[in-house]
Amino acid sequence: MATAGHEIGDPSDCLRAHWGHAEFRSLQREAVEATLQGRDVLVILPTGGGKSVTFQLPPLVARGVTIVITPLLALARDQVQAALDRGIEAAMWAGDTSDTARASIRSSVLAGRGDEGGLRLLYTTPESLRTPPMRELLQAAHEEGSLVSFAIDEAHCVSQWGHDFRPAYLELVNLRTLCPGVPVIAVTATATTPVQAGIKESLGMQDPIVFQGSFNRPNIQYSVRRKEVLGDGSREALLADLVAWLAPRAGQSGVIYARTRATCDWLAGVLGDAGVDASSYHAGKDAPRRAAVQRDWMEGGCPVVVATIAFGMGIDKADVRWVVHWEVPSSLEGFYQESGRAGRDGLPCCSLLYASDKEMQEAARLERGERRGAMAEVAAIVQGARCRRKALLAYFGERRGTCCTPAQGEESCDVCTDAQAVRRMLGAVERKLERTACLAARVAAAMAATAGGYGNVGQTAVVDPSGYGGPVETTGFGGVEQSAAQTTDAGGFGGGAGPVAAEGGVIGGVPPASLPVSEGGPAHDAGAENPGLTAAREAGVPGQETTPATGADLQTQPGAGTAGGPDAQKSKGFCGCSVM
Ligand SMILES: Nc1ncnc2c1ncn2[C@@H]1O[C@H](COP(=O)(O)OP(=O)(O)OP(=O)(O)O)[C@@H](O)[C@H]1O
Repeated sequence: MATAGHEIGDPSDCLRAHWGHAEFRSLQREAVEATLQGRDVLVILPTGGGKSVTFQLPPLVARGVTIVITPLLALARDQVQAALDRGIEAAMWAGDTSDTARASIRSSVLAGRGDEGGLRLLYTTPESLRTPPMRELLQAAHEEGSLVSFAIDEAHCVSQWGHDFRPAYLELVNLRTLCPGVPVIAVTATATTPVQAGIKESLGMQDPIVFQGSFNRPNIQYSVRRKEVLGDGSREALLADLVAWLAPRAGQSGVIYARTRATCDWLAGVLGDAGVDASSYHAGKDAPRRAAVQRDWMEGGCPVVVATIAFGMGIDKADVRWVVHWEVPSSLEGFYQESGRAGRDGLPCCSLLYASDKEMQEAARLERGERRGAMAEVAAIVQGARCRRKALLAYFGERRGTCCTPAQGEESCDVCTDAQAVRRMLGAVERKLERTACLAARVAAAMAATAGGYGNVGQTAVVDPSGYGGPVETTGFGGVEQSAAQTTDAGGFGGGAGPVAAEGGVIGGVPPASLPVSEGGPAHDAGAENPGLTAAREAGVPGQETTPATGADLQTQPGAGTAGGPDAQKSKGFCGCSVM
């Protein structure tokens, strides 16, 4: 049953009555009207751009129900509560929804279009959507004419997760045959052209109207710091740098993103010791603890959260003044989403990214499938001295001639503020990496000459043939356990096993285009973390527990970025010095 022509209320009145907003933001009204006309719609607005209104408002106007499909139950719960707080009838249907609650939802949904007190928003997950009771409800609701639209929130998950580990996302296309004529509205803050195409195809969207705002977040000041040249590069030096950066921001609300749970716990602890009030948040903590941390942060009790990517999706806190990436993010989409949690109120805010070549190389080595190449894109921004804003926008397909333009209200990135300083930093990184590579290569060559060959793990030298991230280590300088631990460890700083091991993962400044994809081979892959699964586990997606790579996994596998031969080493040519 088509929904076109069922407008009852006035969109502006609904916006005022339920949100208290006087006017629509850019593209909101257009998206609402297109949905009400029965068109499929893809909304791409930046983080904090006001996407929720685009799919929450149509059922209010048409007095029917919109089925909202979200990736996370926690996100759905928050949004249901937020909707109820705005006086919008909303409910959630999940695996643990009681029979009584389901019966109540059912009668409310089947009350039909136009019912004053009917349900307006029914939140669910792709997995719940394919269960027989839900399918039966959808069919009945469709026959009653109650369905206004299907909304796919965080729609980039369709293409990012659907093929990876949440096949239920790929079954969303079946809604088109189950409920023909009901429009689909897909919303996301990040969608490159291929991702857009993937969303449209996976959802079976028919001639969709795409409403795409600019990805630019003018109020964010972007900057990058290279770990290799912060003090002596030690963990203490990095911590001191962070603490100094935070000092003038004391009391401001902020988020520090780290890659592992252990890092979150450690960093929150040492920041506390340094007088920074910080809490750790990740999927390893139980739900009440996570809820308490989030609540405390939302209410301003504890201003700083150190978190994995489990924290943030759907959190609507307007006054986050800064976001720090303590370790390099796994993709530019991720970086954009995470840094975009700052400054939703439109006021000036900061994004600070700490990164090293070693981290990027290690992360690249774990990439597989469609994720291959994501780290090279991150590296292109981190390793370059181009306006960060311009580079980030270019990634999303927005070409602009100008760099950060303060005259138009844009915050200046570090490059636009002081390009010379950034170039000096990059030059220092390059020199340091060259020195390290020379030293590593010389030690390896010397060890090989002594023992008569390479690749004999545990006896002589261990040289990563890829030249990427596999620490050049020798017996007596730390051993393979050390290098394996570094791929998943708490700090990603090398662990300081010895003069070579401490910096051994960095073998020359790798130009962005040459950043590797996984070169470890199947044995390595089997033990390595799938970034998608890691994301799912952190995000609390049910049934996505995996066993992280362990030192033993990598240690015992040939081809795990450790053993290699002189030919492989020769072909890569670590640095300018002649060692072979
Ligand atoms: N028309 C409007 N006028 C003023 N404020 C608005 C308007 N629309 C939305 N907002 C506010 O903007 C903020 C962000 O809205 P919303 O949560 O929908 O963003 P979003 O695009 O879903 O962001 P994210 O992708 O980060 O979740 C909210 O505080 C919301 O109340």
